[in-house]
Amino acid sequence: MNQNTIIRFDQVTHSFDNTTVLDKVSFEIEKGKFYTLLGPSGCGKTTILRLIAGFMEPTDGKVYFNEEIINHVPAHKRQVNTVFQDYALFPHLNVYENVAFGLKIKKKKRAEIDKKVKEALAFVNLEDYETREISEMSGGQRQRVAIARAIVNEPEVILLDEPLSALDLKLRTEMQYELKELQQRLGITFIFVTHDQEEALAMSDEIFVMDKGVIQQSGTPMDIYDEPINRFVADFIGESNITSGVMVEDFKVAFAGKEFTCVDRDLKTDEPVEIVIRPEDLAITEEENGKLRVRVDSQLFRGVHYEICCFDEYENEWLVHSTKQATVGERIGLTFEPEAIHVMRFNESEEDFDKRLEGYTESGYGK
Ligand SMILES: Nc1ncnc2c1ncn2[C@@H]1O[C@H](COP(=O)(O)OP(=O)(O)OP(=O)(O)O)[C@@H](O)[C@H]1O
Repeated sequence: MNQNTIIRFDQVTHSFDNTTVLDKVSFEIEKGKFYTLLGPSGCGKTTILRLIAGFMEPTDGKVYFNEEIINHVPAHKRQVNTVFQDYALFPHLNVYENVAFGLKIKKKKRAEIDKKVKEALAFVNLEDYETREISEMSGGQRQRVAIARAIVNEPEVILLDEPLSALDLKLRTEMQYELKELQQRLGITFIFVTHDQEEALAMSDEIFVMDKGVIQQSGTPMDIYDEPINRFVADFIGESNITSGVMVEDFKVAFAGKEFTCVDRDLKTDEPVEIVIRPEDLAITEEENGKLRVRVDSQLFRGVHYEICCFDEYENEWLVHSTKQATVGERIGLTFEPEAIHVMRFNESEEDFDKRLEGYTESGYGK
């Protein structure tokens, strides 16, 4: 266990009516970092938050807080506060009263409440809004009230369950910056839930990518983007070209009817693998100079780049992000570096995957 660990899940399983929604999940959360649980609807993200908050107990396994088992500790005794998707503010109370509510329940002295509420509102830049009604606040402002209400209790961890999903795109992006900056200023642990991969990449120190009640991969946004462990993660995080291949020998892999130099080794000869190449790692060249020869099928202008959809002679689709324009129907070549080929084994555990990549880095190959 790491010295900075504040929350730890050890083989935590949770079932509703004999349906397992979390399956032997283990992870560690360190103090002061911004974590994101990312995954499709129903994968178990909110269940993890509820187990941390103490709204329910796991069916099996252990939940630790500062290395003490807290499976049976009730929610109000945990150093954790939650910001809900709909903020759960009290519409009949004004801003000040909403933020003060928890402290009043705890029977704190009036002067102490006043000092803490004012500090919390100042922290989220709402010091001039004390007497405003909630109905008179915008979506972004309500969000900040909800955060002030969480931080006024001085928790060690704040849980945020899709708190930006009700906001329009522009405000959402602004709030992403704001939340990240707030977390850094507060220096406390944030655990944020989203199914939006761009949001997760932009905000997090660490991401846990989840599917079907299991953490598929955990790591920094760059690690996960650059080295997805499997097809699910590659597909979920960013846009990817994913195709089947076969390992020929160390540093050589076959796909799309050809052999290519790669940086991967220590796989079995003739092992079936999956290949990922990111669209921005494919460069356009003359057809005869291409490692892949393709026909341009369609093209979209995306502002910073063109998104070009191509097909090779085996009808594999290749998506290219390029600042160069192509012509629909034209035949072009695609090139890429050996490092751009990500070789993924079927059913490789995160531990084995990390060990394999570490080996490449140590020997000078890979990242
Ligand atoms: N109280 C409950 N009773 C029965 N099943 C439940 C209950 N709460 C959640 N589930 C089921 O558990 C699974 C995981 O739910 P959870 O809310 O953790 O998913 P999620 O990843 O947060 O999804 P979303 O992004 O849609 O909120 C889902 O299949 C859900 O239907």
